[in-house]
Amino acid sequence: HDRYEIDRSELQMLQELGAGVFGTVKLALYRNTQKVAVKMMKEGTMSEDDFIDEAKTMKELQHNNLVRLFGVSTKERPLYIITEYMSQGSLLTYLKRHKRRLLDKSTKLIDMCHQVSQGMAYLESKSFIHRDLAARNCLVGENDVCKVGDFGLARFVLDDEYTSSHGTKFPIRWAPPEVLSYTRFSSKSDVWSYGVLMWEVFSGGSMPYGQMRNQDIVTEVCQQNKRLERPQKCPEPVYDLMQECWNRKPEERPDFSSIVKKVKNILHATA
Ligand SMILES: COc1cc2c(cc1NS(C)(=O)=O)=CC1=C(NCc3c(C)cccc3C)N=NC=21
Repeated sequence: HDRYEIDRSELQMLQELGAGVFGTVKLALYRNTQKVAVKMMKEGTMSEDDFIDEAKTMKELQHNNLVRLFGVSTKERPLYIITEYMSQGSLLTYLKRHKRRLLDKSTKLIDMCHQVSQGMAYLESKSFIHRDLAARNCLVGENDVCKVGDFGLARFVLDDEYTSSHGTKFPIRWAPPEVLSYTRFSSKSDVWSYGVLMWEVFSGGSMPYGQMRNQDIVTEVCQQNKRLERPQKCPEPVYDLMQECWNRKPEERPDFSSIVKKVKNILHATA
């Protein structure tokens, strides 16, 4: 790895930020000055080439609403992927922490959805499918900037409890019928997930479909064509857009480039 290879002696590891399937994320100081986030790959969760592939992918995909790759450390184990530091953590924790204040500020919530849609429109333009878009996989930084993170990681997980749509850990609440039935991922399946992310944003980070069991959700969504209800504080135009994202026919869902425009129009109509 070229200019992205970082020598560990230049990193001073600080507190743990979070731990996921793939490993632990820690705050670190780079060259005693710059705050960065370091993901240390847990051995055996994925193949190392695939983990390094994530870094290669992050190198190519650069947009203000995508978490930026800072560097990698591949000469020792465990492997490190280093990104920019997002001071307010995941969008999900942010929504839960600010629920009360936020639910009266629909302009702020629509703006966060707008930022995520711009990051996703960029991925769509690069024909890159995220596969696991959800509030937990977005991050919030200074001035409430919102960025999509962990893109494309879902492909590499060795634990097929994650990858198979019948796996116990598969994120079925964010998946459309064609993914639940035939694991057919596309940018239009990302659009479905984006609709659920909008629902999360306007529900203060609630769990979609609440305490329902996964199997009942799959039956309701695929066979009875049922959908999530409008969150209490969600403006009608926003809920209309969510429902467009949940069209059972992928080709009838809007693409992200038109979602960016639709959300922008709602933002200007409500601001
Ligand atoms: C402040 O709190 C946090 C801050 C961050 C954070 C989690 C928290 N806390 S929490 C769990 O939400 O409560 C994860 C990151 C991150 N990058 C993650 C990343 C790396 C390192 C490698 C490849 C892909 C990605 C997305 N940049 N800043 C933060």
